[in-house]
Amino acid sequence: MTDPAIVAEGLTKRYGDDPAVEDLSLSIASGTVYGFLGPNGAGKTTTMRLLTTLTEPTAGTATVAGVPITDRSALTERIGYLPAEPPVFDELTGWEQLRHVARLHGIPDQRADDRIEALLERFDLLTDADRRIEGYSTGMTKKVGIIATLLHDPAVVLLDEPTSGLDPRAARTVRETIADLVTREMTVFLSTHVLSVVDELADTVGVIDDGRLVAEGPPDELKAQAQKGAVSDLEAAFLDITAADGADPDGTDQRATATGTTDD
Ligand SMILES: Nc1ncnc2c1ncn2[C@@H]1O[C@H](COP(=O)(O)OP(=O)(O)OP(=O)(O)O)[C@@H](O)[C@H]1O
Repeated sequence: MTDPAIVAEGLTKRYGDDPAVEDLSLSIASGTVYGFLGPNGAGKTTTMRLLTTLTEPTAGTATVAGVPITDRSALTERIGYLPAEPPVFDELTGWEQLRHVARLHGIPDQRADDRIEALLERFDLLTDADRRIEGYSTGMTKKVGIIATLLHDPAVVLLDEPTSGLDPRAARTVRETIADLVTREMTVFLSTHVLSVVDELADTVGVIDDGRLVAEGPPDELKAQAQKGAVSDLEAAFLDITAADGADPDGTDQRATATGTTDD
C-alpha cells in the first residue's frame, strides 16, 4: 500500500483572530481525485495555498507527495498548482510562456517542446500558440495555465476551479485530462463549485465550511448522509451539509451562497 499523497494534521491558518482554515486533517490516497467543496469564503483557496507553500500555517503540519510543506524548493518539483487565475505574462505568446515555465522546471528544451506541442494540441490551442497571451480569451489563458501545471509531470496537482471560463468542449477536455492523469497514478486535489464535475470525477469529496472540514467521503456516501434521506444529487447533499452545520445562524445566506456557486 502506497503512502498517501497528501497528509495534513491540524492545519490552521488565521488572519488576526479570524480562522480561514481551522484544524484541518486530511489523508488523500495516491492516484485518486479529491473533490474539495465549500461555499464562498469557506477556506478552499487558503487550504490550497497552504499545501503549495504559498502561505505559511499558523499551526499544524502537512506533506504533499511525501515532501513537507516547509520544503518549498523540493515541493515545487513534485506538485503542480493551478490557481483560479493562472499567472501569465501577457506580452509572451502561449508557446513562450510554456517554454518559460518548462525552463523554470529545468526541462530540456527539446523535451519541453514535444510535451508543449502535445498538450497544446490536446487543448486545441496549437494554432494560437504563437499569438500573444494579451489577445487570448479567459478560457484560452486558462488552458495555458492548465498546460503549465502539467508540464513537469508532477506527482500531485492542485486545481482551483479548472473548468471556470471554459466552453463545454474545453471543460470536457479538462475532465478527460483529469481522469487520464489519475490512471497514470497522479493525485488530483480539485476545488470547484461545479458539483457535477466532482460527482463525475472524485473518489472522495471533502466539504469545508467556515474553515472546518464538515463532511468527507465518497460522493455517494455524502449524498446518503444528507439529511433529507432521498437526496439524489451532490448539489442537494452539499446544500444540506453546509446549511446544517450551523455556521450561518439563520441559514439563509449560506444556502443562497451555495446555490449561487453551482452554475459556473
Ligand atoms: N490574505 C488574507 N487576509 C485576510 N483574510 C483572508 C486572506 N485570504 C483569505 N482570507 C479570508 O479567509 C477566509 C477563507 O478564504 P478563501 O479564499 O480560502 O475561501 P474560498 O473557499 O477559496 O472562497 P471562494 O469560493 O470564494 O474562492 C475568508 O473569510 C477570507 O476573507
